[in-house]
Amino acid sequence: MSDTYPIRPVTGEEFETWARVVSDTYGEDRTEEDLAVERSATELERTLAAFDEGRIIGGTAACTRVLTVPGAVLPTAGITWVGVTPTHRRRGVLTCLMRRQLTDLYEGGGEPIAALRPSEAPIYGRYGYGPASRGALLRCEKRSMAFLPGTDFGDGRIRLLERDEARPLVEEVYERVRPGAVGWPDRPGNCWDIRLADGPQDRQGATALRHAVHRESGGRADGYALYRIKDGHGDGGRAVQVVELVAVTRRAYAALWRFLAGIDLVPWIEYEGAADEALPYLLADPRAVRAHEVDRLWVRLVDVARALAGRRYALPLEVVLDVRDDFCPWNTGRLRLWAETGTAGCERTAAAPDLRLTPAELGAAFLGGTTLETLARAGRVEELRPGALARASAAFRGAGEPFCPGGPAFPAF
Ligand SMILES: CC(=O)SCCNC(=O)CCNC(=O)[C@H](O)C(C)(C)COP(=O)(O)OP(=O)(O)OC[C@H]1O[C@@H](n2cnc3c(N)ncnc32)[C@H](O)[C@@H]1OP(=O)(O)O
Repeated sequence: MSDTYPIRPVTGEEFETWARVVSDTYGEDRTEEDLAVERSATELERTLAAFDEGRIIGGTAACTRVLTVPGAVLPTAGITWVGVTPTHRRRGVLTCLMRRQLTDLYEGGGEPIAALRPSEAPIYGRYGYGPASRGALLRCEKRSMAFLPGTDFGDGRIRLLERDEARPLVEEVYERVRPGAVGWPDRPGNCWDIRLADGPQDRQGATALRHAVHRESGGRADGYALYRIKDGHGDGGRAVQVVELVAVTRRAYAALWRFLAGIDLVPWIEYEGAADEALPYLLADPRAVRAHEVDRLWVRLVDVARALAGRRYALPLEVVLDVRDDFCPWNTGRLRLWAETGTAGCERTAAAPDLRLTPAELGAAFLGGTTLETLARAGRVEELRPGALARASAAFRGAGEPFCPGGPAFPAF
């Protein structure tokens, strides 16, 4: 297949055509301005294009990122720009692109994990990605949002700032939270330009972006909410559309939600939060927050041994994994994973296996959200030594639900 459709990175001259072919598969048009921003964010040597008779028919790209994982911050290939033109779908082009991308990563000694946010959930499991973090689409009717008596809102202050004034404060707050927040990627290069972009296509009919910054009483910024007001044509009312809310302290978190709930003339709030978002527990009526769960970050262990040794575990652990990886055969074999407080290792072994599974299950459990026990109940993890599953499942589990901030419209990478 890769002979039928040769695959290679694109050159600077080819970037625009490549970007238009891929963005067209999302049903989007790109302006010259969009392409210039995207060009500056794209590492050309990490792009791939598939060609048919010299024409680009599909592509993908990897971004050099780090991701917070349980107990560590791990180099991660952020996978993006995935698309195959409609004239060439279902001929295996994506499969070839994915195989080449993962092989390049492994052989180049690159990041031990890859992560992406799929447009559709059935696409990436076959390539060994597993659903590792979830988001919750929250919708709250503001008149039902009575805060519990005694809620500590602190004595900080919230100010609405212009973008240029808000930006350094927002970036600083994000960076204070990120290293301890599992599932959060770094935002190098022009990621913040994209996050704070406010053109008509970013607004999608809503107002300009508002930047509410919370400062603690000492004056240091410790929280922010980025939001728009969305018109409610036909769907029951106008809404405060929170596109990102980050708080260093619980007081800043509570104060920002009280602020948002207090915006007049807008009866609803919408927000994509974490699967274990604290907001409902601030309220006398937690049902005022209606949640619809969605899968978000999918993780692929490119090099299973390096990846498993790269995170930390909730309990001391000693387990032999029998890994079968049909898509990336270098991972197939038995691995002994051990963990103690603050350290972990993983190496090949000939010992009898305790659990049998594939990288898709390890990817799903990697951030500590999806549990191995849940996957075993679905028949996807086989326990070969009694007791091994419960122990490994508990050790992989994180303190909270992993979350990838940014909301549905913001690319993770
Ligand atoms: C991280 C991101 O960027 S996510 C964005 C992904 N891109 C898009 O959604 C854009 C629109 N879609 C597309 O461009 C294409 O349909 C792609 C990229 C999803 C798939 O490309 P294709 O070249 O058609 O995939 P390919 O032929 O390799 O398919 C491999 C298998 O996946 C299946 N598959 C591919 N896409 C889908 C899908 N959307 N839903 C369900 N199954 C799918 C195929 O049926 C095939 O199954 P089989 O092996 O059992 O026959």
